[in-house]
Amino acid sequence: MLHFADPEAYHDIYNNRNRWDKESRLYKSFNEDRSSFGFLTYAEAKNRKDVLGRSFSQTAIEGAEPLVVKQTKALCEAFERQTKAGKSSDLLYAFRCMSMDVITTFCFGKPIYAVDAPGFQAPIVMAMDASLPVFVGFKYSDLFKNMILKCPPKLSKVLSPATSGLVDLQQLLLHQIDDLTNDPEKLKALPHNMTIYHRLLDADAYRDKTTPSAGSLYEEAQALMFGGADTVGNTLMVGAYYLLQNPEKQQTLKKELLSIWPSLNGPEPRVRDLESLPYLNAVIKESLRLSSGVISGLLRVVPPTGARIAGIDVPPGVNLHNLTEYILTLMGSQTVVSIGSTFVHYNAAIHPEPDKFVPERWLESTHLDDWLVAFSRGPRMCLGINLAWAELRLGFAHVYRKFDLVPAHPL
Ligand code: HEM
Repeated sequence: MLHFADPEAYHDIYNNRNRWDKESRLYKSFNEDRSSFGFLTYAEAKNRKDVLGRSFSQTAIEGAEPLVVKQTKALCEAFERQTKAGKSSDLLYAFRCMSMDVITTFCFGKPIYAVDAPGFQAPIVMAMDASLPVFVGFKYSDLFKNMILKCPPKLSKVLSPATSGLVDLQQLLLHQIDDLTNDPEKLKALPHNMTIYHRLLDADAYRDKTTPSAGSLYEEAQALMFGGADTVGNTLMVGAYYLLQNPEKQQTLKKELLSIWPSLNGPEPRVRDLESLPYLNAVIKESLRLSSGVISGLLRVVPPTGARIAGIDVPPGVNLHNLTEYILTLMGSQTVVSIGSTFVHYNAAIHPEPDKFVPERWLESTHLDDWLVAFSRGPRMCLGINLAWAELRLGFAHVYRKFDLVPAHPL
């Protein structure tokens, strides 16, 4: 297993020419094997992403904008209630509640109103946090994984009360999927027709006219929940942290927002209007850079032809002159490669003074975008990038236009 530090390696590993498999031990540990995220091979992932990708296209997300606006406003109303009650708000959980509300409403047609939970301590968001350490165990022991996953929900809630919010949402999704696969007519009863099920249960959308099994749909729903909620929430929180530390940058952002949204009683800007605000977009890019998206290496298997990465020839896992390695080949050994996004985002040659929050760096150079890799690159890059950008633009715009944030405690 090779981990690279040279940023050039990022584009050598993750690019549209490469159709490399994801590495199995890491990716199987999430138990989402039959989802766009969990499929190991390019072909399986493409098959699914060709269908599901239409739910997340630029046009689809424009259509979903009113839903995202509604959740963003619900967050601002919750902030107002906290302020009126003389309470501070925990921004990490507040933003995660909002992004979770977007996913459950848009993807599943099942709003859960997480932002309305007292102190933003929504059971699902707290439970997702509490459930994360278990995945490390899943990576190294199938026995442990099966034991936990096959545990009846009631018992699992007794054994691990901290994760019961997750069990509840999983049960809700399982029942929904069961209902919809048994009777697709029930799709019509969902509050809108943009859910992932409208797309995934349409047999005509597939080359072989076969829709995914209920198990695969459930794993897809899980993948979207885990992939789409924390990531957006964390980026909003990291941005807030730095804007609180740099009040003058918060004011620059507000001034720009005021220029297109002078009165809160007047017309609200659409996402399309926000796309043209240079400072807002620079703040978002800088927040994505510093939060880095997924920070661990995204493991890929070097193909049988080998690869050249950051100027180094990397063989596909074997050196036939070496007996031990030859035996390992017979056992299916592989060369696995990766580079974590932080090695790009915190590289001082690309981003001078990388630990500093400097949105201005994105205004000075457009080629810098090549070195923003929070959503990864290539055929396995983020499926939800358009939704994420819409949430980030609306989230930053509404929050900083409506409020002047100050830290409740010294930062
Ligand atoms: C700031 C927000 C986000 C960031 C930084 C982010 C980042 C990433 C990254 C780095 C990957 C590659 C993972 C890998 O190679 O294993 C990825 C994949 C993925 N993301 Fe996102 N993501 C974000 C938001 C979202 C949203 C909102 C959704 C959908 C609701 C989503 C759905 C997915 C899916 C389905 C994949 C798997 C794609 C594949 O394996 O081919 N993400 N994301």
